Amino acid sequence: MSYQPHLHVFTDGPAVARGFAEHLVQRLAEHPAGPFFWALSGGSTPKLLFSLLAKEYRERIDWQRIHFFWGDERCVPHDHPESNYGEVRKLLFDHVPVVADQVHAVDTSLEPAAAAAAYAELMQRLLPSNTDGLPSLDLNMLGMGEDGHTASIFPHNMAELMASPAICAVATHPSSGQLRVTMTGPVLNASAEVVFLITGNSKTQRVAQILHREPHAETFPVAHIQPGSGRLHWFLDGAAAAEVGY
Ligand SMILES: O=C(O)[C@H](O)[C@@H](O)[C@H](O)[C@H](O)COP(=O)(O)O
Repeated sequence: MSYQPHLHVFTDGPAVARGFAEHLVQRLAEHPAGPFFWALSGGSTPKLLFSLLAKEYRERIDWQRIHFFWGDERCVPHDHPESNYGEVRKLLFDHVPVVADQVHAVDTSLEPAAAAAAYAELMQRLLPSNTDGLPSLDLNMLGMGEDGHTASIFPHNMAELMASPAICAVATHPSSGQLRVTMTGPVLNASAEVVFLITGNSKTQRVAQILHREPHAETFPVAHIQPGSGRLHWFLDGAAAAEVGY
């Protein structure tokens, strides 16, 4: 399998955040007028980006155009410290003029299976479909865990979620057991563009294994995320890219 993302390597995490912010500005400028559908990732990596956007991009981005989604969400209340939505609200939405009705958080007040079904219905209702009838985001921003997971597609549930006919599914974190709602692999790959933000030396080996297409690279979910459009970008800092070698 040839896995060839467009690589963008920056010195450090803040530079990765700025590089992505400029990429976002460029995508919005290229995108025909009208709504722009952007799925956010959770975890710690994007926090620098959200803070930078709030601090320096308030005027440079037409926030009224953007509809926000989440590639995955923890099944906790929105004010819980582990909530991906809660993090973005604190770091970004409270500081820029987003349109509240265009912030599409997973309804974690529902039972997980019901929350996944409701989110799938919302995505089908709001998003354009690709040729396979799957909802297609303009930009799907993703992270990578040390085990090569992305969104909440982990090695243990990869076979199921990379082939799922569903749009969203309930996933269990392998160590904490925390339940999550996640977009499935086919939906991630239905995006017009996927951008990974990967930083830090804890990801160095995994990044190299996947990019060098080492034999067991295919056991990592990230290695299976490449949109049909071919628009796959990896934004890396020097630490994560330290063993990429090209
Ligand atoms: O809800 C989540 O945790 C994320 O969506 C998850 O897929 C994350 O992107 C990776 O685990 C990387 O997380 P870090 O950025 O914290 O390393």
